[in-house]
Amino acid sequence: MDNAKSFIPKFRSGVKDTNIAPLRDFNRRILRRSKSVSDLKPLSSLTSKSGVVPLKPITIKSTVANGKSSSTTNLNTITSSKACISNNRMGVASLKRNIVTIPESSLAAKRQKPETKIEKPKPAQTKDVPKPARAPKPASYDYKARYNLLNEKHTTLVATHKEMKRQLTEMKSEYEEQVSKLKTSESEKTILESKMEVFMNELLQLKQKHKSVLSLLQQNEELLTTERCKYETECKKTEILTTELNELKETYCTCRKLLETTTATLNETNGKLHCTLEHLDAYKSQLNDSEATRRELHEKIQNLKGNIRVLCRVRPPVVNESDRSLCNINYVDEGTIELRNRENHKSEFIFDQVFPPEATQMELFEDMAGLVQSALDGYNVCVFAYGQTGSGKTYTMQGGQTDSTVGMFCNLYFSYKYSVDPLISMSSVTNGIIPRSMDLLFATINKLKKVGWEYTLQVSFLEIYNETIRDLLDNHPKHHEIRYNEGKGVTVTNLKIQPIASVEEFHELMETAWKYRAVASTNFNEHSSRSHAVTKIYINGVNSESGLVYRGSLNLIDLAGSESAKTSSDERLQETKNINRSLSALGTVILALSNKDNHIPFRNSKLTYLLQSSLAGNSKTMMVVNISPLDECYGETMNSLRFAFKVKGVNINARRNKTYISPTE
Ligand SMILES: Nc1ncnc2c1ncn2[C@@H]1O[C@H](COP(=O)(O)OP(=O)(O)OP(=O)(O)O)[C@@H](O)[C@H]1O
Repeated sequence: MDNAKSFIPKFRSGVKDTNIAPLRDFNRRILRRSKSVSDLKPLSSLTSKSGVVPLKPITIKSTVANGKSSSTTNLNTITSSKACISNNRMGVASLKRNIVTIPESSLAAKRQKPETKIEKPKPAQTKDVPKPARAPKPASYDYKARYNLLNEKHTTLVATHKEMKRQLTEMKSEYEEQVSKLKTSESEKTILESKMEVFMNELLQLKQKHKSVLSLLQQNEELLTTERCKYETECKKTEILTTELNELKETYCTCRKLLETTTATLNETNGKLHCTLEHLDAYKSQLNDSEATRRELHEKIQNLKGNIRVLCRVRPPVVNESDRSLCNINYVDEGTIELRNRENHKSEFIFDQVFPPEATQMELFEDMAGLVQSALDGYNVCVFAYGQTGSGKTYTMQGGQTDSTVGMFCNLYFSYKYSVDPLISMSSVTNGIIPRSMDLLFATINKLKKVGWEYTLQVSFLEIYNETIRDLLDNHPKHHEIRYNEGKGVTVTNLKIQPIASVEEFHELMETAWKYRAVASTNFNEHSSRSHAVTKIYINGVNSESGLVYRGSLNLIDLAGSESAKTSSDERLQETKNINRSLSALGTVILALSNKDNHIPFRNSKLTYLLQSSLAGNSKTMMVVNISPLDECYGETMNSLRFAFKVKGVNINARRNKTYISPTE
């Protein structure tokens, strides 16, 4: 019993031991003493009935599942914390921290079976609780007293038990309330977690965005760096350009001043130029007038000279004729030649000019040069070389091999007189009428260019042998016919007419023609003396300023030998007859022209038919009668002189081939 008494306070206080061992011992002692089972009390009843024991707040011990850390959280603290969460809706960070601290698994376990240890109420301090006055200890035999005592104790314990039960009920309801709060908090937590998840996703997206923005920013920074470098380079360039611009501005100012000065000078010069142009126009019209006057005067001179001029040329004896006796020739004056026969019979002939053997090619051409100008002025010019074989016709028309110092000086004089390039005139001292005419033609054309004349030249070479025409520029023999047309004049069918732009081109063509003439014949010398060689230059001049057009021609003819049939051998008789017929026809035509007959028999021979245009009114003719100085040729010489004298009597009324074109043509 003592032990039981001593135990109760201990139990009440709850200080010493919460172990059930003492209770067991107490029960054993009761049993030993009372010998009744009813004395025995369950532990629960003992504890619940001890109403003197002050209750302490129940604490819930929770262990973190991972074991690494453990925490003991007061239930009130949790409640208040959760309430705080629910009420204040703390920030995600705070909640997260709490959630991290208490893992979900642990919380779930707690929800199912919370590890709650109800701390045993600590026994009240013996000091604080006034010890009840100890009832006198009933005697051991006083079972009634003892029973009453025990009954009181039992009543006390029952009350305590009831109080504790009430407290427990309160605690349970409080617990349930806390649990419901916890559930609310958990649902809130779930919502918060989902929100957090959303936030996390947003955060993740934001982080990604941040990352992309960062990379973009980095790229932008790089770009910015590049652009900055460019900008700096451009700045430097701008500086250089600014410097250049300033320099240019200065130059511009200088140039502007210069321009102003130049403009003033230019205006002044323009005024002068205007005056000069007016003067130039006046001079030009004067020049044109002068040119027209010159042409008129030239025409008058030519008319005074006669439209058919006859020159007589006596060739010198050639090397192999030194032992031959010469004819008695007397040169009375410039135009009179006197021949005496062996009987000293005198025959005198008057021509426009007589050239003794020592006369040079240049001297002869001086008389002819005016005709070249006439051809350029739109006249048809015809130059014949007439004479017996070997009298010097080819030499007169083409030239020879003589190298004469006198001739050279004469040529220089010629170039000076006619303003022709000395090199051209000196090209060959022995050049005859044909090459010299071409030199003079081109030289004059170049001069006339300055007063607005543009000339085009063409050339054809043909020969009439035995009354047959042969084109000397065509290797392939063709049949040629002479045609006469009122508009075109005389033309030859199938004849090659080549344009020429220079003297060189003409010489090339002439060489070709003469070569072909030589190849086509078995004996060139004989052949050449038996054919009439006709070189024709077609001249076409246009003056774009005045609108004048001149179409002239220059016919240069090396006639066949004029010896009579008596002096010809039998085999040459037919040739001679043909030659004489054509020469006779030429004489007849000239005579008819001289007599101004209505009918001019041009068609009596190929030669006269061909030269119709050159012999008719619209022409200027010059005949050079070549005679041999040999006495043995006296008869043929007399024939030639008589023929030439007959021609000399013809007075042809020349008409210029003048037409007009509009300046735009
Ligand atoms: N004025 C002259 N000065 C020097 N030599 C000349 C002169 N005239 C002619 N001769 C020479 O006389 C010779 C005969 O001249 P050329 O051949 O010109 O005569 P031709 O009348 O043409 O003869 P053919 O009718 O046979 O052609 C040639 O050797 C030539 O060089």
